[in-house]
Amino acid sequence: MAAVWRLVNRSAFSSATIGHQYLPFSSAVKAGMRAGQTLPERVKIVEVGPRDGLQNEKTIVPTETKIHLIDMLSESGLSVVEATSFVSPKWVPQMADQVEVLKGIYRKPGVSYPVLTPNLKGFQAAVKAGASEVAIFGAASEQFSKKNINCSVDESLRRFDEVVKAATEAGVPVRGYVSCVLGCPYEGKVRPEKVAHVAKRLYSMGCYEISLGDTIGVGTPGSMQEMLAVVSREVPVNALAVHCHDTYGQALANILVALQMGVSVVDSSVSGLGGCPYAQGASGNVATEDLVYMLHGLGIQTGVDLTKLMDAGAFICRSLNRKTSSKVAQATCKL
Ligand SMILES: CC(C)(COP(=O)([O-])OP(=O)([O-])OC[C@H]1O[C@@H](n2cnc3c(N)ncnc32)[C@H](O)[C@@H]1OP(=O)([O-])[O-])[C@@H](O)C(=O)NCCC(=O)NCCSC(=O)C[C@@](C)(O)CC(=O)[O-]
Repeated sequence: MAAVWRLVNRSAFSSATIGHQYLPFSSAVKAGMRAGQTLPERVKIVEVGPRDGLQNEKTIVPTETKIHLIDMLSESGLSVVEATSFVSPKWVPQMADQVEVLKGIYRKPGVSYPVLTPNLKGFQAAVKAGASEVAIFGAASEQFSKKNINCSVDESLRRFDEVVKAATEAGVPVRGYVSCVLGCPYEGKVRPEKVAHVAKRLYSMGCYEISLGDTIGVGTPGSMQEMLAVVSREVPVNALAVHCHDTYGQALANILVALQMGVSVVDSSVSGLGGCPYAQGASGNVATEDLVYMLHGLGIQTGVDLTKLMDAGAFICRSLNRKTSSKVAQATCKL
């Protein structure tokens, strides 16, 4: 198909044009993509920018900025915006205003605002502050677990079990993360069987969804495929999500492979913000703008208005005095 790739200046964009004017999207392309591959009709994007994106910022971001960012993100049509973490302020000082953030945001109907809770203490504080969904976060690597949450993988699973039991009693849904699914900053290669083991345990406990994190962004489409093939034997693929950091520029390619394998939930961070404080050198998540652009180009629905999303990205980059990592935002001058 002859795609028309034109240079258009920023004023030419509107919510109707971004992601349509540029994209070689036609029913022929869509049909071609779908002929031999089963891409989902719709993808749920879990926006993790306000938490994963900001947790690594050295300078404390004002609470009002975080609240405004979350409100702009929910306004853009995202149905899940991870808001903050109920972790120790000694470990992650940037998240110390979690209660104020949670109380300050506008709760848009239909939008979920999960928060991270590493243990019962965090869960209880989160519920008290009004959290209606939480996430527990384990790892497929012993050393990462120790550095990140100061306990072994087995001990973390014991703590998570307590959280899930309390959450079930309180009627609070729990999402589970597994970090280091394609590599660990301390141990190197991680076996897919180890990932499958932790993912299965979290799923069996009662997590409704398991997000598989390429924490340091070292995966490739090949390793993603290999890992997902093993994990999806233990956890149904419709309960899996992928969470790809873009350190080596492989995130979108890895996500595409995951979509082709039946995954329909993808985590991302506005402007590609982020990194993990306990994974040195890891860059941010795949930029939500770039993810949305790719998905819309494939004819996959997200419910997200790319123009509004880019406004949120421009806002947080201005606030942090930072250049966006989103290629789409760079290309359309929304810096
Ligand atoms: C898990 C702990 C708390 C263990 O930390 P610890 O020091 O082992 O905990 P402890 O039970 O020994 O308690 C020590 C102190 O922490 C307090 N404490 C204990 N729990 C809490 C809590 N929930 N909230 C607030 N305070 C807490 C506790 O009350 C006590 O206070 P003190 O008596 O000294 O004043 C700590 O290691 C921690 O907070 N880690 C946070 C790590 C983190 O947030 N990492 C980033 C998120 S994970 C990630 O980014 C990866 C992901 C999810 O995005 C996916 C991917 O990319 O792979």
